[in-house]
Amino acid sequence: MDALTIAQLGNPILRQQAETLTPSQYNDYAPFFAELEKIMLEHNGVGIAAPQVSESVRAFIVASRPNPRYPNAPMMAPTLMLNPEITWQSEETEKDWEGCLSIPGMRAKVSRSTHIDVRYHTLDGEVVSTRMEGFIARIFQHELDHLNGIVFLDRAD
Ligand SMILES: O=C(O)C[C@@H](Cc1ccccc1)[C@H](O)SCc1ccccc1
Ligand SMILES: [Zn+2]
Repeated sequence: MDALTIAQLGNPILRQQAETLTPSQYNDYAPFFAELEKIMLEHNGVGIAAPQVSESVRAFIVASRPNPRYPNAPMMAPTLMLNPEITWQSEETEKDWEGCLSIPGMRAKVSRSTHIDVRYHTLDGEVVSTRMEGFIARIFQHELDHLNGIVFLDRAD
């Protein structure tokens, strides 16, 4: 597999509805997911979605860690989430800054639910259901938008 590149806004792939992955595909995609995490870390991302490297499948990585804009963001191991869904989201929302690897140099304030219940599959086919809040919930919502052809500027207040 040659080096992945990050699709920039204007690339139609960022506006597509990504395809659901079937469990039989999970292992075929394992090398791709390793590359996806690498390119995210190379770009100091706290998340990245497969469509951003022109692979229109329903998978992303959430990798919160303290950073200049969110110095007290929680530290979490980069987590690959397959066929992710939000099963409940709080009415309560919070506006805060976001950026996007596909829209370099832009930052905007976006309202996101402060608490969400999510469900996703892991590479070994387990189903995880958990609650997220704060910055991690924000990243999840940002990445899920990418799977539905939405970028954060569409939601900027
Ligand atoms: O394009 C992406 O999906 C990666 C995003 C992840 C993100 C989601 C929500 C809020 C901020 C970022 C970023 O480009 S990763 C770079 C970054 C990191 C911390 C704060 C702002 C931007
Ligand atoms: Zn993004």
